[in-house]
Amino acid sequence: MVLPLQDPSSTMLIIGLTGSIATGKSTVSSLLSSPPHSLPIVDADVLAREVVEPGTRGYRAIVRHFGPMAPDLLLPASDAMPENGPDGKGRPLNRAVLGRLVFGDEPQMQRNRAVLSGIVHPAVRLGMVKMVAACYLKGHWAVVLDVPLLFESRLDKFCGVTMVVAVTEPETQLRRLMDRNPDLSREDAENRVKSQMDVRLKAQRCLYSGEGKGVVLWNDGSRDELKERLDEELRKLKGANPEWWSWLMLGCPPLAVALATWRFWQNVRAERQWRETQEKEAKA
Ligand SMILES: CC(C)(COP(=O)(O)OP(=O)(O)OC[C@H]1O[C@@H](n2cnc3c(N)ncnc32)[C@H](O)[C@@H]1O)[C@@H](O)C(=O)NCCC(=O)NCCS
Ligand SMILES: Nc1ncnc2c1ncn2[C@@H]1O[C@H](COP(=O)(O)OP(=O)(O)OP(=O)(O)O)[C@@H](O)[C@H]1O
Repeated sequence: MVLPLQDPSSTMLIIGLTGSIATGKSTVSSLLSSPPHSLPIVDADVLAREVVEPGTRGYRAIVRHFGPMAPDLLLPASDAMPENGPDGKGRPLNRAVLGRLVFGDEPQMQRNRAVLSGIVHPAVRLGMVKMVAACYLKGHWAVVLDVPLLFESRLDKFCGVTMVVAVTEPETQLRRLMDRNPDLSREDAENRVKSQMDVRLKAQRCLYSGEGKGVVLWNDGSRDELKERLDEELRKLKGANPEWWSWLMLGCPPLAVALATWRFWQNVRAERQWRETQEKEAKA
């Protein structure tokens, strides 16, 4: 009988995948979405782009707030780009310009980042809930939430497992970022790194969740090494969360809700303890 081995708090397993900029989340996410894992991915960066497309409420709020600070906030009009945008809803945002307003550790940048997050994040969360519900209804045993700011936006509370992709050397992160985005100067790249919680701290936070609930994938080596480590972790997770369990939960929604609530509460407690530990360490 497999039931006693089953983690009793699991319904459909929500794997919260995070890291910091250019530490390898997308690399892991594409491995998870490909065979043999073939897991559905909910990508916060993709949703964050969709909710600020011309014509959306997010787009209008951004133009209203940031437009007066940056005359070049929208892509320039040209032969290929009509004044009112390709579909008459306005020209798309110039993401590099907006990035320069929000990435950095100066107080003004931090304020701008908070405003942008306040516009984008609620819409992203709504999109995520819809996609996760669709995965649940399809009977998937697990779904991956690929969220760069998983801990910062406290979405980790909704996850059965958090997975952090991290590197030990800040220089590795910076080099990979500049290789991938050659348009960024070293200063731009450093500002982007500084705008996020340190990935080593995210790794500590992840491990704090305890055995089987927090997985850190160190990505200092080759892509093959990363894949091997990921495959091994997935084997363990799948063993603890078999597919039949998801179908059982789908057949009994009240039980699924009760178990999800219990898991949520466990995560809230773990998060509170983590914050208290951090505060004590900061005072010491
Ligand atoms: C500022 C924007 C326009 C820059 O766009 P750009 O195409 O240059 O970068 P992209 O969106 O691909 O983001 C790259 C990485 O930057 C990091 N990042 C993005 N937004 C933030 C933020 N508010 N705080 C810290 N890091 C962030 C993430 O690691 C992300 O993966 C864009 O990042 C944005 O709209 N950010 C706000 C929305 C957000 O918080 N997205 C993160 C997931 S919800
Ligand atoms: N083990 C590795 N060895 C060498 N290069 C790698 C390795 N892992 C990832 N990379 C490269 O580093 C860059 C950043 O990786 P990736 O895009 O997966 O990071 P990310 O965490 O998703 O970044 P972002 O937060 O900006 O979306 C990519 O160009 C990727 O191909």
